Amino acid sequence: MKLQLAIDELSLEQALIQVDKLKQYIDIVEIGTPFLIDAGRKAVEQMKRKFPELEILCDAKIMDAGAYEAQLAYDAGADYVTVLGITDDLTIKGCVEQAKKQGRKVMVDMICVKDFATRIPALEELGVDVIAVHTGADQQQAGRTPIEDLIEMKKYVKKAQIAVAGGINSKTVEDYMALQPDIVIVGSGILNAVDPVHEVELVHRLLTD
Ligand SMILES: O=C([C@H](O)CO)[C@H](O)[C@H](O)COP(=O)(O)O
Repeated sequence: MKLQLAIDELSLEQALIQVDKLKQYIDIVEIGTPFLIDAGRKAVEQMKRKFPELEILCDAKIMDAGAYEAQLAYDAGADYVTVLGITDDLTIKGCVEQAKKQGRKVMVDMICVKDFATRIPALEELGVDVIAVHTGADQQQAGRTPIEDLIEMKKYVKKAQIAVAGGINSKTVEDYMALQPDIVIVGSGILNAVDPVHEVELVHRLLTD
């Protein structure tokens, strides 16, 4: 089970310092959407250059122009790019084709997708690598968590890897682990903790024990 650290609210300078402290406990660094808007593709480039041993995910949440936007992320050094599951199949196909050309991966963010039974087989047919259940920050404010969606998703995924995101922390991570996702994504639970190193250590220990 991989641990993906989602960075959403740090500056590039702060993010590089934090990843340096946390790197031994994480597998994937996510350049989160707000971080990408703030710092641009150089966040992907610098993160990859400084930490070549870690995988980098560019959370571009692509909605259109799949091949071109995925290419921008991969050219900057991203190992994964995200595309929204609710978008058109042609956009997802463009991302997958670009990923195959460059030997990289596509993660589909299922935020706001309602019909998993229909959408998941279609996404697998398109050849995506990872499908992620995601309860967004605004939905979290309304008290939602990704656990029910993860249970639902497990019924339909046959070959893609599964990721889960949305307000997970060291107190809740075991509930998700019980459902055996391939990637657990944690952002604010680690980076907003009083002691991020202690928190990431706890999550890492639980995931690897
Ligand atoms: O994708 C995310 C969100 O939409 C903001 O861009 C987060 O990176 C993801 O939800 C993980 O962060 P936490 O929910 O804080 O763990």
